[in-house]
Amino acid sequence: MSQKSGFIAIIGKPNVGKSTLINALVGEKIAIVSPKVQTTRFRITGILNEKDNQFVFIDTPGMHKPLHGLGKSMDRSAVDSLMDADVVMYVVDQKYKHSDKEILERIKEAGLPTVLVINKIDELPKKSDIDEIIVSFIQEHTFDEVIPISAKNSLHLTHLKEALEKYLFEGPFFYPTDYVTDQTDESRMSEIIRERILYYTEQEVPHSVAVMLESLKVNEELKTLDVDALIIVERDSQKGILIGKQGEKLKKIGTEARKEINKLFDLKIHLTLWVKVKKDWRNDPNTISKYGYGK
Ligand SMILES: Nc1nc2c(ncn2[C@@H]2O[C@H](COP(=O)(O)OP(=O)(O)OP(=O)(O)O)[C@@H](O)[C@H]2O)c(=O)[nH]1
Repeated sequence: MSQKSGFIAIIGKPNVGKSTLINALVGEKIAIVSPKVQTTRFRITGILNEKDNQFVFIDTPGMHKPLHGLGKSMDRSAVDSLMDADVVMYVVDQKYKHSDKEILERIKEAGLPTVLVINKIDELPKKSDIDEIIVSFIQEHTFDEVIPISAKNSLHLTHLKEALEKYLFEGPFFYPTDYVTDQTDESRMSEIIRERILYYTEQEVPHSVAVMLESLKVNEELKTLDVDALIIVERDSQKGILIGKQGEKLKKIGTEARKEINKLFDLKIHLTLWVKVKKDWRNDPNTISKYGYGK
């Protein structure tokens, strides 16, 4: 049999479970997940090789009305992913709302086959609740396929992959078969640190944070990788919140991030976190791209 591959854009509003879905499909943590909206800031590719198929999933920031420069760059990144895609998964977790209209129109303009993915069905008490969501969407838009799933419980993912397989193209694979993502290890590490920050902070702090790795050095003596990471916040008060009483919170974030990174990369790291204030960085295009969130 000949090889087939394709790019699949994962589009949806914030918090519908796009990152959870890409992780479940690829079988490894590619994208960080949190209960906070707008966790994903840039496009992330997750690669799944199965039989003669290579699925290249593109996770995108949730589409929303941008309020600042970083938000605009996140929205652009979702739209751009449509240009590269062969097929789109439109992920939802509730009935059609007027706010879906604009996103679906952009997808329609791209002229791509579209699969409506109803996520979080584990949360719905009755089967008729799923039907109601489906009906609300198909009344408004024509989809090529409709698949209800639970990304969290890996429910119906085989069915979803079978549906997507139809839209792959014959030809050589885009990535070597041992690749799971096109992100650098550095980017994955800083994202894991950001994920821990999202868990331990509230309100505006999670959205005001950027993480950058300052240095990575192999310690030959201890056989560890020494990593220094810089956490950037917008205000002094946020710095205080992040550090916590006697440095407790920052310590917790550091310990948990280190454990996660150790698991993912199968190496021992020694992680040191630093916190710096850079006022209003989310509105400064240079800073946005310096921290890896621009194009
Ligand atoms: N019950 C349930 N919760 C889910 C499911 N999939 C995702 N979630 C939860 O929904 C929340 C958001 O998940 P994410 O994967 O970060 O959502 P996202 O769409 O990538 O979010 P943004 O990055 O904000 O665009 C998390 O708390 C997940 O655990 C699911 O199938 N069932």
